[in-house]
Amino acid sequence: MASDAAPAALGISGAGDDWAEACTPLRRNLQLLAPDEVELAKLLLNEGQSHLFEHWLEPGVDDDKKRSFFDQVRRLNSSYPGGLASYIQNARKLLADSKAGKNPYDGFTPSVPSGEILTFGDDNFVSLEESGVKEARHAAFVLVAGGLGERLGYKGIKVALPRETTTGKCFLQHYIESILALQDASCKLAEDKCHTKIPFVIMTSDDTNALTINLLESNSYFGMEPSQVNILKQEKVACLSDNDARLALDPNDKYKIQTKPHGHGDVHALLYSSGLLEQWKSTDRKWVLFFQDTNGLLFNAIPSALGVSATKGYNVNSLAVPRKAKEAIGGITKLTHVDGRTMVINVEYNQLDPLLRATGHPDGDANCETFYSPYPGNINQLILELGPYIEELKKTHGAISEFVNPKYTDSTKTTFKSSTRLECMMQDYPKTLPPSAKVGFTLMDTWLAYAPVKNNPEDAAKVPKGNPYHSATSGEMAIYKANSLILRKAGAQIADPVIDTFNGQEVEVWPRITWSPRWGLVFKDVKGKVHGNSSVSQRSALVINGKNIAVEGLSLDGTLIVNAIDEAEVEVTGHVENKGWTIQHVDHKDTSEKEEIRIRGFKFDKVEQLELNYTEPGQHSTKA
Ligand SMILES: O=c1ccn([C@@H]2O[C@H](COP(=O)(O)OP(=O)(O)O[C@H]3O[C@H](CO)[C@H](O)[C@H](O)[C@H]3O)[C@@H](O)[C@H]2O)c(=O)[nH]1
Repeated sequence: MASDAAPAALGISGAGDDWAEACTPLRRNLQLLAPDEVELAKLLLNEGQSHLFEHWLEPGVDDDKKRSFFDQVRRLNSSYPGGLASYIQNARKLLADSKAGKNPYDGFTPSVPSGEILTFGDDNFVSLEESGVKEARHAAFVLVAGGLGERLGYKGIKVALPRETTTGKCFLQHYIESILALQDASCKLAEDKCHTKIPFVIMTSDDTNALTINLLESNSYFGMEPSQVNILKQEKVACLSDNDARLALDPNDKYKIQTKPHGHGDVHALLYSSGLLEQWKSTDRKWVLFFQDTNGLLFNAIPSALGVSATKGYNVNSLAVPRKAKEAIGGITKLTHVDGRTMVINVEYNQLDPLLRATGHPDGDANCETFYSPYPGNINQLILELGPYIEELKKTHGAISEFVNPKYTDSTKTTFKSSTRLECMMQDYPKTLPPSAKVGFTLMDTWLAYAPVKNNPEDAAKVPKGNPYHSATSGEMAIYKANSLILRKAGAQIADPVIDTFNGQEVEVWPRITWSPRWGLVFKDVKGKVHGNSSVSQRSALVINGKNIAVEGLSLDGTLIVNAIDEAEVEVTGHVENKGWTIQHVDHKDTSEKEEIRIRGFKFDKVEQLELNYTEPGQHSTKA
C-alpha cells in the first residue's frame, strides 16, 4: 500500500530507484517507464501524489493503460505554465487560503472607476466608429470558445447556434462576416494599397474543437481564407480531491486523472506559446480583440470601442454595459489597496457582493438611484494593445492569476462534495500590470452591445423581474430590437414592439429586421442607406443581404428579403404587403422540434414573403 505520509517524510531522494521505495506499486512497474516518465513519476511522488499508483497491479496487467496514464501526465505537465508541480503547489496554496476564508481582495477598497461613456449615434460615437474602422486593419480577433455552455444545456457548440432564426445564420458566420466587413472597410480607408487579412484565432477545448473545425470546413470558413484562421486548443487541468491538492482519478477509469476546464484565462498562455503575437507584431498589428461565444450584438460595439482604444491610448479597454445588481456579469471596479496601489479590474459577480459588504456597504451588490449597480458590467470583450501585451507576456508567459472554488461538505472545510480544480479568467490579465498601464473601459447601452445566450429556458424563466434573461429567446429578440432602434435613429419609422411570453419569459417583440454586416457595419453606413419616409410594421420581417442596397421610401407590412451581390446597386422602394411570417409558440419540452428552436420558444410560420435577388452588376431600382 502507498503511504499517506507527506513527501518529505518519505525521504524521496531522487537517486537510484530509492525514490520509489515508498510506493511499492509504482516501484514494481518502473521497468515499463521511459526515462521522461521516470522523471514525471518522481515529480508526482515529490508532490504527494503516490495515491495515483495505489491500485497499479504487477507489470503485464493493464500496461497499455499505465502508458496512457503517463501520456496524460506528460500533457498536463507541458500545457501548464511551470508544469504540473507548479499546478499542484499553486493549488495547495489556494486551497489553504480558501479553507482559511481568506478574502482575495483583502486590503482593497472598491470604488467606481472612470471610463468612456458612449451614446449611440451622436457625433462622438460616429467619429469613434470611423477611427475604429481605420484601426481595424491593424487588429487581430480572438474568440474564446472552449466552454461547454453547461448553463445553456445545448448539446452542440454554442457558436453553431443561430444568432437569429429569420436568416438562420449562426454566431460564427456572423462573427466572420463582421470581421471580413471590417477588413474591407478598413482597407478602403487606407491611403496605401492594403491587402491586409485580419487574423482570427478561435480557442477551443476538447469539448468544442472537432465540432468547431467541422463547422468551419463544411461552410468554407464562411468566406474567410482558411489561412486567416488559427485554432488553439486549450487543455483541461487536473482535478483536485482534497485540501492537500491530491489529484483526483477519473471515477470511470483509475488510470486516468480526472480533468476539468481551466477557464478562458488560458487564452493568454496559448497565444504566447503559439508565437502568433510576435508574428502579428511583425505584420503591423496593433490591437488584439478578445470576445466570447454568443453575443450577437457585439459587433455593434466593436468599431467605436476600438476607436476609443486608439484615441485614448488604452493598453487595456474592457467593453461594459450598465449592470443590474446581482446580474451574472462581473463589475468593473477600481481597487485601492491600503498601501496605495490601485488597479481597475473586473470583480466577478460572485465576489462583488462579499467585497462590498466587507468594505462598508451593508447592502452589498445593490442598485443605486439609477436602478443599476454603480459598477459597469463587464461583457468580457477586451481590446489589448499588442506591444504592451507582448511585453507583459514575456514576463508572465501568459499565466493568469488563478482561483479555486471548492464546494465543501460541511463547515470544517475538510472534504469536497466533488472534485475541484484551479480556474482562471481572461479578464484578470490586468492584475499583473504595473500602475502606469492605461486600463479603462468603454460603456455602451445594453440594447446596442450585449445579449448573450447562456441560460436554459427553465433558469431564464426564474430570473428576477427586470434582470436580463440571457437566454436564446432574449438573445434573438435583442437583435431585432437593436436593429429596429438603429433604423429609427437613421430616420425610419419602425413600429413599437408588442410584449409576448416565450418559455416563461416576457420579452419585447420588435419587427424582425436583420442585415448583413457588409450593409450596416457602422451607423454612418446605415444612415447613408436609409432615406425617405421608410416604415416597417410590427408584424414585418426585413432581411437586407448585400452591400449596396438603399432603402428609399419603403413601406413594409409583411416579409421582404433582398439579396444582392456587391456589384449590384439596388434601391428598394414602394409599398410591400403580404401575409408575411407569423410567430408560433414552441414549448421547450416539445421534443418534436429541433433543440435550436425549442430553447428559444418560438418559430416562424413562413406564410408569404417577397424575395428579391440581384445577381447582375449595375443599378437596379425596384418598386417593390
Ligand atoms: O474553459 C473555458 C471556459 C469558458 N470559455 C469561454 O469563455 C466564454 C465565457 O464563458 P461563460 O459564458 O461561461 O462565462 P461567464 O458567464 O461565467 O462569465 C464571463 O462572461 C460574462 C459576460 O458574458 C462576464 O463578463 C463575466 O465577468 C465573465 O467571467 C465563452 O465564450 C466560453 O466558451 C473557454 O473558452 N474556456
